Amino acid sequence: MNDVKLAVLGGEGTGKSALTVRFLTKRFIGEYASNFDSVYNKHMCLERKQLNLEIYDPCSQTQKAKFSLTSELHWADGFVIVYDISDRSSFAFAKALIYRIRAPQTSHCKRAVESAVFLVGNKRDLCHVREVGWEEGQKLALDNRCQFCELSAAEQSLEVEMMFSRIIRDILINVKLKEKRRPSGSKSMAKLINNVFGKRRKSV
Ligand SMILES: Nc1nc2c(ncn2[C@@H]2O[C@H](COP(=O)(O)OP(=O)(O)OP(=O)(O)O)[C@@H](O)[C@H]2O)c(=O)[nH]1
Repeated sequence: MNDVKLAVLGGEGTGKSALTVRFLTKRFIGEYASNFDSVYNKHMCLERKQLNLEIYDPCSQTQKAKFSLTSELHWADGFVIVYDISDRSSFAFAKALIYRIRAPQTSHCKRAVESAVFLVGNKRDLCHVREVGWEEGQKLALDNRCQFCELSAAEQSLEVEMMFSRIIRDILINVKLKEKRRPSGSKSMAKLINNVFGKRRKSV
């Protein structure tokens, strides 16, 4: 069983809970009690793999107080960064979060620098009052090795599901790559023994 830990971060009122609840229940609930952090658990099957998914949906109030994100950077395997396309300040906040995750000198966490990040422009149904262009979101994502989409948690259940599936798939690919790069304990021990005895045999 693979454990996948996902943190949904972004400015206040951007729709983090709406997206998370839409993914978990397929329903849109207009208002959420959001004065506490939540961690949701979901067992799911993706590409014939059983997963134990944990989604962290922080309360914006507590988030503001600890912008350092240190614990989230160490905890999460991937991040969904949400902004509201009708609110430019939420885009600036999303940008700061991405820089925080990607910058090795500030994140102090190599794992986070390499982790999967999905930038989401939410509230696409409000495009008549749009303040952030699609191209701006796309550029920010491209420049920082993130996936990107615009969607509406209010109106698009399938798109929300696809977005979460894509980031979970990316996380699983990252895990596989790391496993490939790191030789297993028994293999490296065999290599060590081989080196020692190989050298001795040569000198006899
Ligand atoms: N029009 C529209 N409204 C949305 C959408 N998603 C969320 N909302 C609304 O935006 C408001 C904030 O949504 P939340 O899901 O509570 O946002 P949040 O980021 O979790 O909020 P905090 O945790 O308080 O920062 C609510 O009134 C939602 O109904 C969307 O796609 N379209």
